[in-house]
Amino acid sequence: MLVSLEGLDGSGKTTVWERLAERETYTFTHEPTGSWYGDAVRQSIDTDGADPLAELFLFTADHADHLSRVVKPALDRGEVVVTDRYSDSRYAYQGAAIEGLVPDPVAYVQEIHQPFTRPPDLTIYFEIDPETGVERSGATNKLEQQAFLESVEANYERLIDAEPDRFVRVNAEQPLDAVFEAVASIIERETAGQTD
Ligand SMILES: Nc1ncnc2c1ncn2[C@@H]1O[C@H](COP(=O)(O)OP(=O)(O)O)[C@@H](O)[C@H]1O
Ligand SMILES: Cc1cn([C@H]2C[C@H](O)[C@@H](COP(=O)(O)OP(=O)(O)O)O2)c(=O)[nH]c1=O
Repeated sequence: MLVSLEGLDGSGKTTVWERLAERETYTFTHEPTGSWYGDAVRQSIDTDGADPLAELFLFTADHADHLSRVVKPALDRGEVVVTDRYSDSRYAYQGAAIEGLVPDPVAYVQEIHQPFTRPPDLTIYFEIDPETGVERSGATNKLEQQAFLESVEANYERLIDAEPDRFVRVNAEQPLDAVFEAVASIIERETAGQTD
């Protein structure tokens, strides 16, 4: 079973993911990954003026490698995989970043993935106000600015509207312990009795 954690920067995904890894025996992974593809992605997002379409394809290359090297083999072994960000991050973030360059950016990014990706079985959406996200994350790169995060949030809402059964919302403005327990219990409930 494949579980993704999604939300705006500063919503607490990574903190919760790290705490889950201390307590649970799931397979933990993330995007951007630690591979050289992930290094290329991080180099691009730290570059002001980097071409947004080029950046989309770097993120997508990192995803393709992550899928074939880590995610699919773990799922084939029957493991529960918990990933800090996954394909919805591309639909929401690059959907916002390439606005104006193609007619329907979110649909375009989804179409690029559709033939090869493996959608999550469950996606936990860490819901947070963009302003709080910017405050928490400290806006260290161009993807963490408030106006941009408002577009990203609108894209996430569109994705949730399209697939309400896949997404579970968690109020990420609560104290960390409450967010963590909510996420842990959702995953426990959804994975009970499942092996893939
Ligand atoms: N529920 C919470 N309440 C207050 N601060 C939080 C909460 N969750 C995370 N933080 C803090 O916000 C910052 C960003 O958290 P992080 O887990 O890196 O978010 P993300 O991975 O979603 O960008 C960190 O300093 C973290 O300690
Ligand atoms: C995976 C992914 C991340 N991002 C963005 C979100 C973050 O601003 C940045 C780095 O991701 P990440 O290191 O996961 O940041 P965070 O701690 O907020 O989870 O890259 C995309 O724009 N598209 C993507 O496909």
